[in-house]
Amino acid sequence: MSALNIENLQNTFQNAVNLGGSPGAVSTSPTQSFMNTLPRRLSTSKQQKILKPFSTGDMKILLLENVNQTAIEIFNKQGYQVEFLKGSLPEEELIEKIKDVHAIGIRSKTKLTAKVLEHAKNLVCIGCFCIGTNQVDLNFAAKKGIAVFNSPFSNSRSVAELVIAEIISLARQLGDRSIELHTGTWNKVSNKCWEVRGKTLGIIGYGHIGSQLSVLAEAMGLHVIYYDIVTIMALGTAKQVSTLDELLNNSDFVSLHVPETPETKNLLSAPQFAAMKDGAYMINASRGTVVDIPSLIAAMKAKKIAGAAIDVYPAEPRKNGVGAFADDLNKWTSDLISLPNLILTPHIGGSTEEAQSAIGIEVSTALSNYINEGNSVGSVNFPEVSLKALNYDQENTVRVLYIHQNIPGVLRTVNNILSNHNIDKQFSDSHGDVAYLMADISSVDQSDIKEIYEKLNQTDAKISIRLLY
Ligand SMILES: NC(=O)C1=CN([C@@H]2O[C@H](COP(=O)(O)OP(=O)(O)OC[C@H]3O[C@@H](n4cnc5c(N)ncnc54)[C@H](O)[C@@H]3O)[C@@H](O)[C@H]2O)C=CC1
Ligand SMILES: O=C(O)C(=O)COP(=O)(O)O
Repeated sequence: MSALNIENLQNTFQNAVNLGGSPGAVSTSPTQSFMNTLPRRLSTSKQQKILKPFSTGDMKILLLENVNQTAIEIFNKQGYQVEFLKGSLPEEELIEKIKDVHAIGIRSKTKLTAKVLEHAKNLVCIGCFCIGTNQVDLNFAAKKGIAVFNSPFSNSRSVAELVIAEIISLARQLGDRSIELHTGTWNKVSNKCWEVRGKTLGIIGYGHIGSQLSVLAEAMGLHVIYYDIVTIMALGTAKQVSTLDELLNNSDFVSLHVPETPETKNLLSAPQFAAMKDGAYMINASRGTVVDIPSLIAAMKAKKIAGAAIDVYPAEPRKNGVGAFADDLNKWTSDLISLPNLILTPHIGGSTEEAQSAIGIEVSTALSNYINEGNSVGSVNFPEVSLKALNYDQENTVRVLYIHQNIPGVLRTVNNILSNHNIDKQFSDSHGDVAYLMADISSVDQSDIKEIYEKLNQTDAKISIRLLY
């Protein structure tokens, strides 16, 4: 190991230790500490130094993409160091920044690929301050022992309300009338302008957002049908249909609410637009990969589709600004902007004060719980394990957080290592190839901690270890 590496690892520890304190606590008990990947080749004296308590002030949190102030407040209360950036970062800058931090908070733009995460030597957890988690390589993160959290429904209502607004706007050609009058043209028309009452809305993906939209749409007198890959209870008088074609053949409005997956890529393409009713409308506030934009352009030029609203794009700019949209979508921009009755919004479906504030609280609380207590409930890529809050006042008690490969015999090995102590509580679960054991053990003194750590660190199945005390 080079001197440089040793120094890096020492820095890792300086920054990673001591995550004590229950969520919400401002300061850390001097007896609480935290360990991540203890370097095997450090000398004993360095290890002992590492095992000393550290301040929560050593924890580094990087927040990108204008994550809400509520999150910053919660992290500040924990005493963590918080760096906040308004935009996302290009890959090279992200790789540099992520080397150093223990937690990162992102929204939908930042791509945490295997290449980026490979450099995340200290990273314990990722917070997606949004619903979608397609921007993170979830499997790779799990295999590196990094837990990922999101906010599964705090912006669902905001998206559903935007779609309601767009349904009426498209039916009444509101966008075009507004643009015309902004440029001085009075164009009072009723031709091909409709009430939405009695029309049929087809929802693709009847999850949190799709089902919320269903309820709101029925209240305005729309008939709702939906298509989903799983059977889902219908709300109100909505009806599930068994094929995508059945939905497309029968809907006046089609709204997409599916996640980005290999199966949803180009879910609406030329054959699907052909299957839609003449003069139907399409709304996409899910992910940009779900609709093939050239096919949409062709269907709109042919007047097959009478209008569309797009909130999400195959490539989106990293930050706000004039011209950024044109750069990222230059393949289609000129075609798109010349189409009538096409509403283009800059991925604002979940962008309301209510949603962002709630997401900030929800995700920062989940991250703090995981960092301080090891509780992974709500993680999207990890076994969900929790024990009740550790009693840090109880001396000689240690919480062992052992993330490992999900292979036979590991628990026997670990429990042998812990067997000289009293195992007060234990909870273990697995998720695919990764398993997670939490155990509270008592009758442990300082020298035992070092020994326990070293023995656990030598187990073949280990992915990462933290000891909280
Ligand atoms: N525009 C924006 O600002 C926002 C966009 N979103 C996007 O909306 C998506 C949906 O969000 P939620 O409703 O919360 O997700 P959800 O997970 O609650 O629901 C998604 C539904 O889609 C279904 N589904 C999956 N693959 C499908 C397929 N191939 N065909 C038909 N149905 C399929 C699932 O079974 C599920 O019922 C998110 O994944 C995200 O990408 C979410 C929030 C804000
Ligand atoms: O919640 C989601 O999945 C969204 O698409 C919203 O993303 P945003 O937080 O606006 O980048």
